[in-house]
Amino acid sequence: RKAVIGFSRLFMSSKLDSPVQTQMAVAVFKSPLRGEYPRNNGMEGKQPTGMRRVFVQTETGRVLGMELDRSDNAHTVKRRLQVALNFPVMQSSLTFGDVELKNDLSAVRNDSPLLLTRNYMHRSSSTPCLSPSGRDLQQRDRSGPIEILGRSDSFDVLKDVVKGVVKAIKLAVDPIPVHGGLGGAYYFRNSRGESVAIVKPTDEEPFAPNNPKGFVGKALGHQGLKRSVRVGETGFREVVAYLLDYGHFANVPPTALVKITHSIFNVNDGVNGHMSDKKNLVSKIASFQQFVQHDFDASDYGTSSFPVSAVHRIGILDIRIFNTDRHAGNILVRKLDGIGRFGQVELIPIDHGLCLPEALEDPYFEWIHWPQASIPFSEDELEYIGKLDPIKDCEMLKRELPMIREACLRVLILSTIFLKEAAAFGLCLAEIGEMMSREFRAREEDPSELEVVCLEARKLVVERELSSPKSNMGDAEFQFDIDCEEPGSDSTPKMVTDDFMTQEPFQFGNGFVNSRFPLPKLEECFEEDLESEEEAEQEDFPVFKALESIPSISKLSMSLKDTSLGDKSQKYGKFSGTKQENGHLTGSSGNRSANEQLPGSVSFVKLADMNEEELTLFLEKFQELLYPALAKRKSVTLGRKQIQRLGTSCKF
Ligand SMILES: Nc1ncnc2c1ncn2[C@@H]1O[C@H](COP(=O)(O)OP(=O)(O)OP(=O)(O)O)[C@@H](O)[C@H]1O
Repeated sequence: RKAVIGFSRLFMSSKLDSPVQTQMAVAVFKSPLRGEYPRNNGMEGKQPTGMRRVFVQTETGRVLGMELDRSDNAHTVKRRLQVALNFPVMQSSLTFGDVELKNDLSAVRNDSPLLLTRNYMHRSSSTPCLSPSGRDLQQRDRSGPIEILGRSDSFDVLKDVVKGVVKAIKLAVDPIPVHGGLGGAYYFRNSRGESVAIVKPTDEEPFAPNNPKGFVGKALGHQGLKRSVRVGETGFREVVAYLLDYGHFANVPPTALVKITHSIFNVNDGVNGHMSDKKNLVSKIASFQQFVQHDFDASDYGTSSFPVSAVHRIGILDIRIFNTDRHAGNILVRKLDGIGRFGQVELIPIDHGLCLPEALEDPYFEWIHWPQASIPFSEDELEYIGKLDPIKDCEMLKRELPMIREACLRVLILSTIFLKEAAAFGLCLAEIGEMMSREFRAREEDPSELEVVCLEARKLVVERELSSPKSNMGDAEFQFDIDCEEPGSDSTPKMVTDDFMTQEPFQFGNGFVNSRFPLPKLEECFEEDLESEEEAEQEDFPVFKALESIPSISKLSMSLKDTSLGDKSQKYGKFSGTKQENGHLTGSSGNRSANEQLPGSVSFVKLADMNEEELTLFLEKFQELLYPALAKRKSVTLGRKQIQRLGTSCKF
């Protein structure tokens, strides 16, 4: 039986044959984004042709809505922003997801959020910047109190909720701050005072400038709570989970990205991160999710009563979106009343802000040890999985959330391929989850089985590149390896960076593997502005174990071992103020600065640094190598079952 599903099966709906299918998988990233909305989107009559509305967010979270016309370019937009913000912004960068807007704005879609960041090499993230008074901004921004960003039909169900909330705001029914969690969140109510939506502003996320719970210290766009999820980018991920939950399969509550204005929101005083007492109207970009009545969350309720299908459906979603935060508190439980339904419950998955990391991470799946996860998938579930099409998913996400980063889409493609292959091979949810999860041994992380397959596939890609005639060129890049081997030299790899963007020296292990290939700037850089070289050296670095299996770079990794880069003991030592429970960061009282509290998870596999050709080859090799890995996992499970049977049949 040919158990490896080829791309022809994977992308059946696209009627593609390998290797063209793989090329199509990556071609999705190439299609240009046109800024204007198509004519049939219901926008006719609302905006003149060529006009677009965008929402510019400053690093400190302030938001300004503005109209762009066809003649606008990045320069004219900055000039207008300078006037509106009353602040010099000409040296700042205007970014839109991965794209820095240098001049042409055709990539910018209607209703897009843009980020305005300063271009300084060294700066303190706590320095106030671009913080005009709320009143100034409000006077210049004529958009309504709540504007849904995006035109997908999927958001229609939220329109009445939005209307109800706007009405309540006008009647002075105030939202209620949510006390749990690390980020700022608010229950917005209808005019009867009932909670109807939970709103989480992107600049109030953990470590974001306006976090109301003291977890501050990072600017928007910098590395966040999870290494591969930037501060300010959890909001659109909440929407991703909802948009990908076709047919309401997993029960993700309707969620949209909004621009929302209210005085309840938190604004910290820029210098110390203290909460400001003044309560002005302030606009935020936020996720807006329908409030769902519930009785418990999964940490308070006996999980044995959870329906198998509900657990499977949430698990299938979590695998697809590579959820790194499915702890029990993120599954709400509602008791179903009614005749014949005694004891029955419905599960509602929430909080998807840490899905689709920009590189593979250690996911967290609370359900992994629940008995339901070991029950084979039903026919319906297998059919749903079989129909998943990651190319279409990416196209849809690019259309609805144009700021989404390509790195995230690549993770989506990889995890969807993995899910489809594994389910078709006969693996159950628990086995698939286990293959994605890392093992911790003596406080060190080993790459997951999935990551090992990826590392091997990357190795084959590198070997192919080295053996191709092209490999004799690129001397400049080759120099990189040589430089790193010289004794006493700075072995921290430096990559091409923008003026103010400094490549994180603890960059992903596999980033080095690919040092021969030209690296796209924005995709490569976590825009971490390290305040000083000293601080850079104090950062935690990845375990270079993965590199050692790759002969061409083994020398580099060995030399790194002798430096602080290779000292694993440093990796965890500095996080004494924080502990991770069940993969969930719990805050400690006292010092809550981001630099001390960020957990030091390792990134073994990164996908963003491959060009299209390499990605195509990588995905092909990945699929080839997956089959033996799946077979191995199956045999491990069978072995375990035999031991268990033996254990129960043996009477001592
Ligand atoms: N759609 C929803 N309907 C009802 N209640 C919700 C909804 N979403 C979240 N909540 C409630 O709000 C609380 C905080 O939400 P959530 O966990 O999403 O925020 P968070 O700040 O990201 O939290 P954490 O730091 O724990 O990840 C949840 O524990 C839950 O009780």
